[in-house]
Amino acid sequence: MTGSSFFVSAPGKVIIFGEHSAVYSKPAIAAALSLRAYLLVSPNENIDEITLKFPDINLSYVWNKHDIPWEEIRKFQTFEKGRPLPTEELVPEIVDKITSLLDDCKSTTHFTTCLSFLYLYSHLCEEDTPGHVFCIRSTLPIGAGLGSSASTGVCLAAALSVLTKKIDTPTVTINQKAAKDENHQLDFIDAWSLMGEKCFHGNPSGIDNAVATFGGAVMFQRVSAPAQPSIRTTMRNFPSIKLLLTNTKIPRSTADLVGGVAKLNSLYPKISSPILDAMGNLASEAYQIMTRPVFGDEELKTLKELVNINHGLLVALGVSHPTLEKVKIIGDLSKIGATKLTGAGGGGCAITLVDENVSSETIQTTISEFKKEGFESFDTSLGGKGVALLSADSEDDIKLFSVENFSTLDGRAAIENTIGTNGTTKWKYW
Ligand SMILES: Nc1ncnc2c1ncn2[C@@H]1O[C@H](COP(=O)(O)OP(=O)(O)OP(=O)(O)O)[C@@H](O)[C@H]1O
Ligand SMILES: C[C@@](O)(CCO)CC(=O)[O-]
Ligand SMILES: [Mg+2]
Repeated sequence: MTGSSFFVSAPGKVIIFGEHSAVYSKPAIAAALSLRAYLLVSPNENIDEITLKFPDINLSYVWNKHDIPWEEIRKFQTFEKGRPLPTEELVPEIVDKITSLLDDCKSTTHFTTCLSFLYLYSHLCEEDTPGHVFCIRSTLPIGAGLGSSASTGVCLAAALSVLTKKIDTPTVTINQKAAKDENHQLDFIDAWSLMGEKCFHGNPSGIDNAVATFGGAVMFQRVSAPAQPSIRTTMRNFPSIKLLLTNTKIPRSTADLVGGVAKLNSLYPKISSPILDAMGNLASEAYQIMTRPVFGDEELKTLKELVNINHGLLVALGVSHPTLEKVKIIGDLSKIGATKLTGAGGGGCAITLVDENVSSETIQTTISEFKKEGFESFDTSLGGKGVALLSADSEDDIKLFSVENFSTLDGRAAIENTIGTNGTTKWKYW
């Protein structure tokens, strides 16, 4: 696909049950969101230059592709049938080489974002790959528990794989996309996006990038034995539960929160182990309920109980935040349903499983109360499609594919209306 511009998009996710315990190989349940990241890849005027324009996080960098230590990196890389193989862990020597290109990074966020990009670029591209401009925009809140890092990593892994023909371009529209269990192209994107997530936060379970790659809803379990793939069970008849998503807007870093739980685990293993076990059992119980042929009042009642228990266990692990507790208190007092934090916690988002019989007025009043606290509630839907590609097929698309236009789109609605995957058959799926 060299020579022409193209877009790649991947969804964010909501973890319904099992954040943090997923890192410790317990089962967890998550679903893709309708909010997504969009990456525009456009040929650079100077083919020696690789340009990153990530306006959502005020990031703008240019590297000369010949400055990447290609030979050093290749020494540590393994290939299978001509395709690079991801490793168990990040290769420290490669991280070290890439870090030498990042002296002028202004913040930890910029450093990890550039590291993630260059790690994927130096493995998936070659020195003679023509330089491109990479511009990402997201309709997801960033660093808020909805998998913005994973959707970014999936977009990058897919785009770089397409650019260098490591995978084929997709041909199937949303209406033709059929669920199938074997998909080597998606497996390749998933495996490399996990390497991107490792750059973002060290020890990811892989659940976020799996959902961003495959879409839909899954029960996911990391396998603790080395070199074993995670277990991903697609939940095809995911019940249509009403979910309210509320962002406290408190910034936090997934890396720090995952690190905090690891510390607790090493200090008090006998206390944290049963908590993590309980979370895993809870996700398994929820799976049984969510996959029953009929999902009625009884099932919703049990699921709400499990949501409340899961939140309590996450509090015990130290990953809540006073503002998340405020969302929970307001939600509980308004009797709209059951609320828990979602994602890494420490701020960011909470989900409320809304009761079927709650009136829309009560929901609106509760949303107004959240607003008074400075929180934002989202209207979004679950079970969205996974990673997708859009290429220019007419003269009209030229303006749409301009980096200048895309990078300056103002806000979520402008991005959705201009390039959104909803209601269009232009996007193609693997
Ligand atoms: N639109 C974007 N542009 C550039 N970088 C992004 C974008 N979205 C996410 N990122 C990267 O992901 C980081 C946030 O990832 P982090 O894992 O901390 O939170 P999250 O993925 O939103 O939440 P969680 O991991 O709990 O689901 C940002 O600091 C940035 O490095
Ligand atoms: C906190 C965590 O469980 C979910 C972050 O969305 C981390 C992970 O599973 O990689
Ligand atoms: Mg993340």
